[in-house]
Amino acid sequence: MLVTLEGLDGSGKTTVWEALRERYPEATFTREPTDDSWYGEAVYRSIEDDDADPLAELFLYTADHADHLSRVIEPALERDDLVVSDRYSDSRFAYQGATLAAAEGYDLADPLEYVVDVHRPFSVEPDVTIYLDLDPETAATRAGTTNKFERAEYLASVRDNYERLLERDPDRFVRVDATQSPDAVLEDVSTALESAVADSDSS
Ligand SMILES: Nc1ncnc2c1ncn2[C@@H]1O[C@H](COP(=O)(O)OP(=O)(O)OP(=O)(O)O)[C@@H](O)[C@H]1O
Ligand SMILES: Cc1cn([C@H]2C[C@H](O)[C@@H](COP(=O)(O)O)O2)c(=O)[nH]c1=O
Repeated sequence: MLVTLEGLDGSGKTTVWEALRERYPEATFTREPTDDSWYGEAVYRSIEDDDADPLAELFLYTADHADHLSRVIEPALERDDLVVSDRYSDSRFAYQGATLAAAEGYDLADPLEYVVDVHRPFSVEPDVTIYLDLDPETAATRAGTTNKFERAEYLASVRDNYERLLERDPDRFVRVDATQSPDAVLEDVSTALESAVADSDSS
């Protein structure tokens, strides 16, 4: 079963992911951008480049995703592992959808749908996506505003895109209030995860 953690920068995904890793030692824990491939390295270079071309950046992230799928995710799912990924394709739909919407020179009717369509032929949809919901101002403050994505104004449009994704796929997403204390967030995430695992065991 593939479970993904999504949310704005600073929403607490990595904090939760690290705690879950201790609770589920048998599971496969992974992340995007990847931190063990040259594709991931290229993505991190692009994150630090304020002038990166938006379309080139989308395809760097997507290349990293394709490699992540074939190298990590699909083999783990074939072994029937529980797979927990800190960010996955919804990050691209929300973030690169927002970046392309703000960019000049692209004639895209709906940038979010464009990014979804790029993934459709090859990607694997998560079984459950836990969305850590946080306002953009708190998210930017927690994240430290260290790169171009960690700015409240940009994160507001990313959050709008996440809302669209939740609306179009309510059965896949579980919303967790990320303004709560770290312990309360972890509790809600654990409840959602346990129920997803129980459902998948009984089906
Ligand atoms: N529920 C919480 N309440 C307050 N602070 C939190 C909470 N969860 C995490 N933090 C703090 O917020 C900061 C960002 O947390 P974390 O790295 O887990 O977020 P993230 O969603 O993984 O961010 P990014 O996407 O930027 O990597 C850290 O300093 C962390 O200690
Ligand atoms: C996977 C992915 C990530 N991003 C952005 C979101 C963050 O600002 C950075 C790095 O992610 P991290 O969780 O903070 O390490 O990249 C993105 O724009 N699109 C994506 O697909």
